[in-house]
Amino acid sequence: MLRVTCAIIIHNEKILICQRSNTMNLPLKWEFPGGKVEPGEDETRTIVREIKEELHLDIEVTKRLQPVEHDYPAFRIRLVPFIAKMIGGELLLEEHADARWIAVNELNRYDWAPADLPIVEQLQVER
Ligand SMILES: Nc1nc2c([nH]c(=O)n2[C@@H]2O[C@H](COP(=O)(O)OP(=O)(O)OP(=O)(O)O)[C@@H](O)[C@H]2O)c(=O)[nH]1
Repeated sequence: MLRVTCAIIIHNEKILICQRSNTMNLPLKWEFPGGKVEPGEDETRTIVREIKEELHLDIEVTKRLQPVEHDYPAFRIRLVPFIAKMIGGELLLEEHADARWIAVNELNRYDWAPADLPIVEQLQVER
């Protein structure tokens, strides 16, 4: 099972969402940015590292949400979401096609990676 972390980054009451590029798998799907946990790596460490590498942002994790397990045709994923706040850096996209700061009530307008849908639902219930 592929272990992946993702971050719901909050800044000025908006959430950062990212669109996968057309060269990534799940092309052009929207996701919460993050990436794979490396062997022996702590998940919190993973998410901080991935956000810096992919977006040039510094984050501080404030909460870990319930992990989601999802079966894609070719692999199974365990996606661990973290709520985080932006504490520094300037957004620069290294891999993604697009990124937007949106309000919680706009989450529904996007074509999400299937594994993210339970997280999107959870966020709408909580806020
Ligand atoms: N980062 C991220 N990956 C997700 C999400 N939802 C989801 O299904 N995935 C899947 O999880 C896997 C992790 O991919 P990734 O490409 O972001 O990871 P990475 O940066 O460590 O990969 P790489 O270094 O091999 O490029 C991909 O298969 C991706 O499609 C999500 O919200 N965020």
